Amino acid sequence: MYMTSSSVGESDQNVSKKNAGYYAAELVRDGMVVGLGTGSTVFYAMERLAEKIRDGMNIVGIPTSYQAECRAREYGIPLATLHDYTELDIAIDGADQIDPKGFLIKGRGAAQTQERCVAAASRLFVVVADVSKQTPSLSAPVPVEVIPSAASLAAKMLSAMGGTPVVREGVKKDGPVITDNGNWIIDCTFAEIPDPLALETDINNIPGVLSCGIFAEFTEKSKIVIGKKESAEIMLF
Ligand SMILES: O=C(CO)[C@H](O)[C@H](O)COP(=O)(O)O
Repeated sequence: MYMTSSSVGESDQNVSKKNAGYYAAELVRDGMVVGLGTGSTVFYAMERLAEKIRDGMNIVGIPTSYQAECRAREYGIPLATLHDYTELDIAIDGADQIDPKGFLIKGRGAAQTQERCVAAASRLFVVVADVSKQTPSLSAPVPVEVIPSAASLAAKMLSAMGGTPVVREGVKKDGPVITDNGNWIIDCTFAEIPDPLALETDINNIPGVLSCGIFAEFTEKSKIVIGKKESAEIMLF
């Protein structure tokens, strides 16, 4: 169990995210190379890592997106890339849904391709999420990063797999969301996902697709930290 002091006015969900993020930061040791995921929960982990760096801890962070890179720079976390390190000690990343077997849907931040690369390179994959992310089964739309010229082909193949694909539109711009890699995101809804690992493999094999947001392949090296209002704890499965 790990508890943080919360500020007055913080929402229960933010306090839960902070508890998860701070717990994960305690798993990081001096000298480690640390994958830095994307999203508000990981940013709490970065906040705590920044405190530890100010207290003398040495780490190097590998960001998974421009958003993560910018936040890490604000916090003064030394950064490198996957060109510098192809083996990481630990990666800390968020999730949008977590099923009872520890399978995930990620990618609301459209960063799942770099998140997957960093997770693949890491010895330990630490997932941080508030309790609302735990679901009986995976049901959220699956984000799929695709090169723009292959979007219609990918959408057709996703439909053939039983999905309902929709190209994600920008909130602050007209037209499709453009990922950090210059691609599009298709959000694909499935009525059910009975075998997440098989669907992950099938989608990732579509020509032109870089990566989808189902993360089932890393479960064996995962630690899932669930943040609640009072504390954070490791999810058992
Ligand atoms: O997968 C992600 C980004 O691609 C995020 O980790 C996921 O969306 C969770 O975000 P948050 O911690 O803000 O709830």
